[in-house]
Amino acid sequence: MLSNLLKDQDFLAYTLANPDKIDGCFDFMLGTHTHVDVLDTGVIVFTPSQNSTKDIVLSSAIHGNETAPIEMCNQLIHDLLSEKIIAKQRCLFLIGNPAAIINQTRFIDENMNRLFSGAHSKGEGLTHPERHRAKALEQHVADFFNANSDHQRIHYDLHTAIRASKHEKFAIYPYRPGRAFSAEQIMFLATCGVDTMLFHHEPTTTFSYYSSQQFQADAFTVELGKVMPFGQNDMSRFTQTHTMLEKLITETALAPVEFDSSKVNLYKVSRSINKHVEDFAFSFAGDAENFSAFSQGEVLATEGGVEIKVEHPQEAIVFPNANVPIGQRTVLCLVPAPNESIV
Ligand SMILES: O=C(O)CCC(=O)N[C@@H](CCC(=O)O)C(=O)O
Ligand SMILES: [Zn+2]
Repeated sequence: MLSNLLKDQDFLAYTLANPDKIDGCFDFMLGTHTHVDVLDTGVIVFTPSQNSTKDIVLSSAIHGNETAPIEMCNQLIHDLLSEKIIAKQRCLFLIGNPAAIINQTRFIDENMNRLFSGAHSKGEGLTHPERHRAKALEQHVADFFNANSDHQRIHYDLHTAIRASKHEKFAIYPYRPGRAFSAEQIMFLATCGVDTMLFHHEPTTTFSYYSSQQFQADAFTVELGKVMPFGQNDMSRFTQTHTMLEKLITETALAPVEFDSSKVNLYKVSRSINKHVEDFAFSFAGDAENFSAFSQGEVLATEGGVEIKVEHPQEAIVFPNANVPIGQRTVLCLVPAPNESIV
């Protein structure tokens, strides 16, 4: 198995050939500069021999059909394995849901990005494979971050959105009570082309919130464009992100970029509208783009005969999806965020 991986340097192909598990973990050296650990299916760590300062998690395929981030991470892994680039920072790559990649769907049994921070074991408990995988991914992240207490911890959980967006690339900044939002991170993501930030103000069961809350990581859900099948992504739209992530991994330090609010669009999540009744339906057009804005009093949705209206002078919507189980989020509503604590 090691020989296959070293010959092809295609970690995605190796993962999809072993979607449920690999026969034991293994490790090897790249020259004398990098130690590589393959810990599980879709789980690979690069540790530089020299001292490093950052522990970086790049996860993709938490949703199996969001292919562009998978291709981008696989290219970075390929370039590391072939020694075209050399890691100066420790990094963990996670290909989240290999079975859903093969199935070409967002998930098989349950949306994995609602199963973190222990949600995998609540309710029906550890039943289907996605619940087990979410638990295993939590453990891999814990082991990775717990190895160093003095490194900067970073987690970019890479996704693509189901629908088109007025801001093509954006990130969700999980709730971090007691910690200011990081200007350095917001500007780094802006240099990645991710120029729009959504500040969350309540706990969630997403992967990025798990890393943020449990390990005080600088963690984000990063949306890189609209979901496309393999082979249909215009990878030129991801060049800037790819280049900056490569620099993050391969440089000892990045030149800081001064915070400039004119270079970014900042939104606060004003509320998450959850589904309570099976007849939940949106009132706006089915093809409305993410960040479409509506005025106070306009009806956003109806359920059980009740109208859900815009509460603020304006609210923009993101991730509308009526086709979710009862109790889950149907849409996030956004308002401008001029007063966040950004340091
Ligand atoms: O486009 C959509 O409707 C969903 C895209 C997606 O997968 N988004 C993440 C956001 C997670 C977060 O709020 O941090 C998700 O829904 O899991
Ligand atoms: Zn996603």
